[in-house]
Amino acid sequence: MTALPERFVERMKRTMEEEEAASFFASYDENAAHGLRLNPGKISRDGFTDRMPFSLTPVPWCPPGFYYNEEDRPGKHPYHAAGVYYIQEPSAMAVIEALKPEPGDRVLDLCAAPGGKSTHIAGYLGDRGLLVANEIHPTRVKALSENLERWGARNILVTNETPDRMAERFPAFFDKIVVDAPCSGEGMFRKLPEACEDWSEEKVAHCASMQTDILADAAKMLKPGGVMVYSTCTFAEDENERQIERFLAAHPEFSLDPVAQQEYFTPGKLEHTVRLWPHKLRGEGHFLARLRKSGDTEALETVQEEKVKPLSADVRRVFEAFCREALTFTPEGRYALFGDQLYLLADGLPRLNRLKISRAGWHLGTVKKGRFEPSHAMALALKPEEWKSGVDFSADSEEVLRYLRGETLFWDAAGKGWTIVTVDGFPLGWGKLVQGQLKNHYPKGLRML
Ligand SMILES: C[S@@+](CC[C@H](N)C(=O)[O-])C[C@H]1O[C@@H](n2cnc3c(N)ncnc32)[C@H](O)[C@@H]1O
Repeated sequence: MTALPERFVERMKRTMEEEEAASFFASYDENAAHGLRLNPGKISRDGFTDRMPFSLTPVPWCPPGFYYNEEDRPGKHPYHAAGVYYIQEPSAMAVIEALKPEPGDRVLDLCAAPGGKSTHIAGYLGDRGLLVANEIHPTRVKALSENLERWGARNILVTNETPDRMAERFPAFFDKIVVDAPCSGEGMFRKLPEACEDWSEEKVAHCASMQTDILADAAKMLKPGGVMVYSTCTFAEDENERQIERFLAAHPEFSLDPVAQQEYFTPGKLEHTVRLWPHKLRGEGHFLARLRKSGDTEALETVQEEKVKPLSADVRRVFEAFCREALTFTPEGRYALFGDQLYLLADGLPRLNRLKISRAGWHLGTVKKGRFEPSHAMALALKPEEWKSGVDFSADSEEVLRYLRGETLFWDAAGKGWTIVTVDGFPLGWGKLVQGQLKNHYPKGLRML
């Protein structure tokens, strides 16, 4: 059993019925459930259950979500490197199911790293709309970018800003916002026992005050008629129901909407909010509230579009030559060159000047010395009909492991030039065929040791 902080135990006993508390504390003797969520941009639900080599059972409140057995270790499988699924705690999957993004929406994930909610949103948007994924911590934003890259998300903007700077730049801009707030993490004590050492009553109070500020900034960025989901992985009422009560009192233009799939959850102590309790479902502790801003979503356009300089004739020539060689199409839209890095910007992207950007859109590659070198992000976002030359390895082959380790592979095929390397048809990265060798372009930082 996890050694829970004494003051936490006292508070939970004070706020729960005796029988309920006994069953709540008994849940700490059980193992945490493990979950993964399929990538609808890469595989259908039926295809997924047929093809995955793991034993999977559905997470009832999340159609793309499944429980897996820990011993299957899906995080080590080549399909993980290909972004076919994302490993996510099953209760955390309820958050974006409650937000329900739709293709074409502009969605903000304000506290986004490492990207569980962002990849879930990107799956629902598909190639239409815009996901702005923001993370305040510079080291965590790197993991967020990498996870969105592996997912194959194209229409994204990844920023590394504070919520108040974001609010200045995006007034009434988003159709949907998720605030998956930094919190005291009580709901993670079973899964991450080290979280117990970090906990204190002062931390609960500090998180509550931080959440009040974050929510106030998020409210400014939502369009009238828009929807915002607030979530935490803690049990403290001050960070949950009381937080939302304070928010509603300060923001009369907001009201609570019922949370979808609520039949699987427990009502919170504020009407329409829900709790996910570890003794009542297979997952860790969570709180969810779905808030709606009054008004009409078709309102004002508040932000100027990013103005981009057309690419120089030289850059366009080398990029188009690459597309003719390696792809069946030339990506359409607004290109932007940042230094020597070429991006395709998402539609409706606002002005980016003076924002700290980690990724401005779909990173296509690097233009250097009159040549174009495609990026890992381009490979992972390509669909099977979009590349010309591909080398496929099966998931249980020695070659796939050698590719992921960064080794050069020998190849007797006659082809030459840029080629996509796939595992059972899912892109893993680039290779270059040169005189019977497959030169490895799997990024050094991602290689398996
Ligand atoms: C619960 S985690 C987010 C998890 C993420 N949504 C996911 O699903 O992978 C909360 C995030 O808020 C960030 N954060 C911490 N302090 C913050 C602040 N003052 N404003 C905004 N975000 C903050 C943390 O760095 C952390 O990445």
